[in-house]
Amino acid sequence: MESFIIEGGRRLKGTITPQGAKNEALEVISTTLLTAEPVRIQNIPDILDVNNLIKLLAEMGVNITRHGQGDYTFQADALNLAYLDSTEFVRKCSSLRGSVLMIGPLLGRFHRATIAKPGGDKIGRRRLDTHFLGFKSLGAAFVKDPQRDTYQLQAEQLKGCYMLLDEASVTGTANIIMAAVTAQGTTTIYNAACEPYIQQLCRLLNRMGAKIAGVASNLLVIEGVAALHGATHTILPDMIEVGSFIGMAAMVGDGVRIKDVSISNLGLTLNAFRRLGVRIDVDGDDLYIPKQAHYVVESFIDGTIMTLADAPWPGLTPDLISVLLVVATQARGSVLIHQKMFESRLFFVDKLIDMGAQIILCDPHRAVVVGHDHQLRLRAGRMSSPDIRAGIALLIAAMSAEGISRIANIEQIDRGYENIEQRLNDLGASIIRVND
Ligand SMILES: CC(=O)N[C@H]1[C@@H](OP(=O)(O)OP(=O)(O)OC[C@H]2O[C@@H](n3ccc(=O)[nH]c3=O)[C@H](O)[C@@H]2O)O[C@H](CO)[C@@H](O)[C@@H]1O
Ligand SMILES: C=C(OP(=O)(O)O)C(=O)O
Repeated sequence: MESFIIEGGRRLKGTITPQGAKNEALEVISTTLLTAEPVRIQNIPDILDVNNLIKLLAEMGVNITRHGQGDYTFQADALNLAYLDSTEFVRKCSSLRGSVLMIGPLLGRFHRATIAKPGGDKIGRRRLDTHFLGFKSLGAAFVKDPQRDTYQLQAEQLKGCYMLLDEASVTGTANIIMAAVTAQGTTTIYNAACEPYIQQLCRLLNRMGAKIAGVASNLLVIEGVAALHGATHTILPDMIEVGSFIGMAAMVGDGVRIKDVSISNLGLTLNAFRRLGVRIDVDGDDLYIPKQAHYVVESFIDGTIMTLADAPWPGLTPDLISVLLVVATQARGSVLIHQKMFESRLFFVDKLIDMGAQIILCDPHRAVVVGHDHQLRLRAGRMSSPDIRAGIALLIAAMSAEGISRIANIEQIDRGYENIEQRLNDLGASIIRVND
């Protein structure tokens, strides 16, 4: 186990480039299981979750060649399907949420899949009903094996159909798409999730020979094809990392440029920070966040208190709510932060309250933040990172605080942020990784 020791009060200045998107990487890497031909993927982030998925694929028999930083070819031409029944496989899947994304491709290509209860953030209940209902609609049978805590899925031939998803689940939609591309006939998915991660997955699949129409909308029409072939793909910048850097630049920046962010794929991210009063200049495909002595929270047009709430895409992503909340602690004004999707993602605010932030946790989903307007700095503290996004939010809080903080359980941060202490130290932060 490792911790970060952070000296607060250091100002960040300079240029930082976002890594490739974690959630897209997990999808497109899983999709390489759908063909025996090579699939080359570039801009893969060097982060724990992705590296664990790559290791898992290698153990399943996928031939993996690394050409350079973030540049890999995957060839699933000799899979060891027996490994999927092993206890080792089940144990590894349960430490990695992304492992759930292998079910769709395995079911699509090999007509069976064993899947363990996946790991990932402990941010409330994370049901998989949408995935399973989708597979069931395509004709798969599934049984739970309570002793091994696994699900077995089987289908002789998946058959296309119309389905209206019970919720726009991101990984659920990805999984159903990956199962449906080689199903017999046409599959129509309504209420499909349509994050850039899903759009990119569909674009790669179409390059592999799939026939998916409606990309970027919540109505996808997939005409099944007999088989897929190899292709190449480049992962988009991680919009959550971009948002996290905007948050840092607002709280402790002396002028930070975020390079090559793919602005057209950021959705409401810039809008949300601007509503907190953060100034963001757009320069080509870069963002520049100047030093700001104050940032003032907007009110709604009718004069009522600002609310920032997550929603399925193209709504505000839930993965930036924790960062927005910490930025609000130093704004001028008050804001209601409403995390609608997850049940326990806001509990980390008790740590910010210990550091001196003015926050009222109204219930598990809603927190009112009354900003200090930089009149009062947060106090350094000792804390532990409960999940990936709370982890980065606490890191931002610690960078802004007076004194030396310690954050334990930084494995949570490493799940999604590549070499984060080095990249931030290059901008002027003081973050040291230590063994516990
Ligand atoms: C590996 C990966 O890609 N993880 C992302 C993916 O997780 P994941 O795909 O697991 O998340 P889902 O989209 O399935 O659902 C997330 C949560 O939101 C709820 N929900 C979802 C849709 C909806 O219309 N209404 C609703 O309330 C679900 O019940 C669940 O509690 O999407 C989440 C939601 O953007 C992100 O936080 C995760 O970073
Ligand atoms: C919730 C997240 O990740 P995961 O779905 O992998 O747990 C996240 O990236 O914020």
